[in-house]
Amino acid sequence: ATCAYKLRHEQMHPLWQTPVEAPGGNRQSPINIHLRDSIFDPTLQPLSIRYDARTCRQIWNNGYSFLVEYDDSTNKSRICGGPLVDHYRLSQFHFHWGENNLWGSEHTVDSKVYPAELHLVHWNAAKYTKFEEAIMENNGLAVLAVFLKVGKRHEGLQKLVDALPAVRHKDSVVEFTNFDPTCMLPTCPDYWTYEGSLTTPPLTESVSWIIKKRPIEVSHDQLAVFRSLLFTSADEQEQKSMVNNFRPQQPLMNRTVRSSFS
Ligand SMILES: NS(=O)(=O)c1ccc(C(=O)N2CCN(Cc3ccccc3)C2)cc1
Ligand SMILES: [Zn+2]
Repeated sequence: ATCAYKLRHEQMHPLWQTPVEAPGGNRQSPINIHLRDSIFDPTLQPLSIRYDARTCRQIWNNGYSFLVEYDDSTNKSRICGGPLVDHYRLSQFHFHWGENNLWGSEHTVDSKVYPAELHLVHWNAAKYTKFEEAIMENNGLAVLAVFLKVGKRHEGLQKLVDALPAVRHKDSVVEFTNFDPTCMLPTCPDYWTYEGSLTTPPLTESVSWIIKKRPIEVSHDQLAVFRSLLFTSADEQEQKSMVNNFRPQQPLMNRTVRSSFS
């Protein structure tokens, strides 16, 4: 495990080789969830998640991950409840993964790392009028994170996997519709939550993190298609495979991770 841990750091994405410290950051993400230090909070509500497949619009490769983007001009796809005071509209989801099945997730649980992590990104539509505004505010975003482990094939994910070759290069976009992300959520309602930041620039400390306890299973071959994507655009001569697109873990500082389960 330690050698994998060391290896993982040596394969760090160039974006992170020089430690990118957010100026005065005291609530940065990702973190290790240390179970012994997490606190069961009986006042945490169940999460209320409503996604409408008809709001799904496109997939694009932004040169760091691939994003599936949703129409966020209405509240059709939104989450509320859990640790959240307001309702948050689904803007996009994306993943972080490694070059192999030994590492890839951004968050870890008692230092256990998963091969990939899904982020469903939502913004506070009760307080702000658009994503770009919410991203700068301390209660602006809610990101629902789900760990991926390698196991049986995920039937619902295959539609997404089949679309990836069309967005192999940075800045490629294709229409992608009628995809309900509910199929990628574990049935178990248990989650951890803490206040953190974006894990990519601008690293703003605007995120309420909600991390599902149970992972979902995807097949080795499905994850291999993620790694067939490229960081580089079609006109660059050096094609770099899109792997290890996770940020190094950040200090907890004086934060507490709460759990919705005892
Ligand atoms: N890994 S994560 O879940 O923390 C996450 C990462 C990136 C994003 C995201 O959509 N953007 C980050 C900045 N980007 C462009 C941008 C927009 C406004 C201002 C400045 C820059 C958009 C959302 C969640
Ligand atoms: Zn992310």
